[in-house]
Amino acid sequence: MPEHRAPKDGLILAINAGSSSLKISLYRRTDGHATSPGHGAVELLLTSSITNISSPPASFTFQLASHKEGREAKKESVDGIKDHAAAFSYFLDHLKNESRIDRESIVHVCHRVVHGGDYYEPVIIDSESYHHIENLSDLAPLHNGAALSVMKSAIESLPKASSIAYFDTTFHRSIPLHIASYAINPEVAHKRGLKKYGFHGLSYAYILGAVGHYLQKDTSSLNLIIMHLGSGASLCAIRNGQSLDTSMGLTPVSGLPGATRSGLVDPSLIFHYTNRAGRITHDPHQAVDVRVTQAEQILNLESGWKALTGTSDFGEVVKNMQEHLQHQGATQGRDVVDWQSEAKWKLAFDLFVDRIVGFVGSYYVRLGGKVDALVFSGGIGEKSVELREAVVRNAECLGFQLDEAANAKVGEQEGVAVNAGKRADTSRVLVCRTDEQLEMAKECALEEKFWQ
Ligand SMILES: Nc1ncnc2c1ncn2[C@@H]1O[C@H](COP(=O)(O)OP(=O)(O)O)[C@@H](O)[C@H]1O
Ligand SMILES: CC(=O)OP(=O)(O)O
Ligand SMILES: [Mg+2]
Repeated sequence: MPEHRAPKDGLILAINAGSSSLKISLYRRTDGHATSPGHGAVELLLTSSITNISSPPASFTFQLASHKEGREAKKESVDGIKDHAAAFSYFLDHLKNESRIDRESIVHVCHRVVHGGDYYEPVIIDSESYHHIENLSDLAPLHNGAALSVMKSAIESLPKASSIAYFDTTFHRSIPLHIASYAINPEVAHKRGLKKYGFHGLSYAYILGAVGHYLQKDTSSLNLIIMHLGSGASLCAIRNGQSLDTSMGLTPVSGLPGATRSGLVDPSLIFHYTNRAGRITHDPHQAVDVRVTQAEQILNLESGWKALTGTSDFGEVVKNMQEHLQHQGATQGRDVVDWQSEAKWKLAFDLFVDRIVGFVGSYYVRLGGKVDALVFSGGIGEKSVELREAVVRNAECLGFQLDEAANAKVGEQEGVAVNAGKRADTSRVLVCRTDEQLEMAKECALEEKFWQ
């Protein structure tokens, strides 16, 4: 940590290294009277994102908060960005050219780190914490290495700022032992840390706060089923404001399928898929030299929508499915839907809905049927009218009801949490625009020890 005192109104750069994207926001710490709703302790100065990092060309956006109403975000397609470190340096160049913000006034850089292992508190990056995160890279092969490469670059390019890691796993610390444990030899499990950790925790923490605010309820009394559906997708059952269960496990590959991830499969499937499952492979797409086996490569990078349809963009899956509606039902009675067949779009869509609904049912029971809201979030959850409709229709027997008009207009509505359901009393259906960067920045701004 740099030796100087952090000015109370210093700048916080918050960086979210997702599996296929880098999302960055810059904030100023305030005295608690922020101008934008939901921000509290910080004021937003700018946002930027680099998406499609793993399937170039990447797409770059940059928007100053002061220009939000007056000017469209700058958007461009960039060929050269192939990893998260390159994406971050592209952002830094833009910061210099496109804004009057002095890099030197950045006091803290918050990094979303997906796997924290047994680290549960945010930690300033030094050689010990860096190596702790590095040692966990094998357990989050699409994430920790990418976050570390950005940290390295931040430490070099912003030497006056301290880098602080915020962990996805922290939020799930409350999962009871019998839910977090796998039915394997407990000694091996303990020695090797083999248990359910759960991820997307910064997102769930943010959504919990935002939904509490929207429903005007204390978060400690909220029961929610939240879906974070993006390139990586998971659900979380929240009981009395705490994570009770979540669909990802030891690693982010478990639970729901994702852009390139298989989600839950029979654990022995992989040995029937390939007889080289245990061999180490070196994936050229990895940001740092992460050791992954062929098995991990297949399940993390060669599965999901990409494997089923050829695209890792779920928006494309939905669009194509609608264009080929005549193939509806074509998957029934068939053993194989080959990727050249137009029926593949509907297969991918239906498969995703099926897995989501399976978890919703399970979590509804776990919460004893007392659910304040079913909440959609993440790129797919926030943008896909069709996916929300399909999930809610399948969950009608649990009391959830869609308001078609409200669902169709979610994108036009202001606010962090938005209604998409019919029932205004219990079992609401909401959409929440999640913001992991803001969650980190708020936590950072409120942590006095970082500002002394
Ligand atoms: N209109 C849309 N309909 C369905 N899915 C969409 C739409 N727009 C974007 N998406 C999906 O959202 C994903 C990005 O979600 P996001 O949560 O931002 O990703 P990440 O996991 O990288 O943080 C895209 O890969 C795409 O699959
Ligand atoms: C944990 C995880 O899968 O994150 P993301 O969706 O950002 O890739
Ligand atoms: Mg994400």
